[in-house]
Amino acid sequence: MRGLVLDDVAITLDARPLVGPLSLDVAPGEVVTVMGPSGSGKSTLLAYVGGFLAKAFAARGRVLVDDLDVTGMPPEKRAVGILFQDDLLFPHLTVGGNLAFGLRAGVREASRRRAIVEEALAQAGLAGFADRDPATLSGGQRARVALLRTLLAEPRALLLDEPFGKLDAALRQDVRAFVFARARDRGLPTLMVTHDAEDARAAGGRVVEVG
Ligand SMILES: Nc1ncnc2c1ncn2[C@@H]1O[C@H](COP(=O)(O)OP(=O)(O)OP(=O)(O)O)[C@@H](O)[C@H]1O
Repeated sequence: MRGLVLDDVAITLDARPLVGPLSLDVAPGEVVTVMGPSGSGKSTLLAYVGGFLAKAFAARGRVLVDDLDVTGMPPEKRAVGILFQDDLLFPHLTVGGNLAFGLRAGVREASRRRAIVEEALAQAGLAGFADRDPATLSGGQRARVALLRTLLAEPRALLLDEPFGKLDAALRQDVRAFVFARARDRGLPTLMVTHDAEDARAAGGRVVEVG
């Protein structure tokens, strides 16, 4: 099936069960929320799906993206995009430079890269921001640029780890709507970790409890 599939995933830490066993199908465009107490393994689960689980953990189970079994693959081969709360933009690059960094390597020609970056900014209401220093952006603008950077790599699934955690309530609503709309437009199956019940409600999909 198209989408993101977790098949009988179980993660242990020091031989003690931490997450799962968990099986879950996330449909294209669906946002499934992962909730649970602090330390219950929410970020660890995302790390497993993204392919960057720390060595301290052991895991079993499979991860499939659009029917492709990515379980043994390194993160860069999985086509899974990730957005963290602390997604810092590179301070030594312009906004456009940050976005070009996310652009997949297949697009080589400089003018084409520039055009893609400018189109992405325009669609996000940030036309003309390409040459700005990231330090001059508001928190909401930075969050949008971080999401655009993730999306320019053309992922086939999206992982969100407390992506709105640092934004105040009004901005949070705004950025959240932006992120969910992009996930839906692109038909990206999305797993979102949050502590915030309002985030879960806004996602409108299923909630999976861990821990
Ligand atoms: N690299 C690591 N090595 C060893 N243990 C780790 C490592 N990273 C996390 N842990 C431990 O694994 C457990 C799960 O951590 P994780 O970050 O997945 O929880 P979480 O549910 O995301 O928590 P929070 O809601 O506080 O972010 C915790 O006990 C944590 O201390």
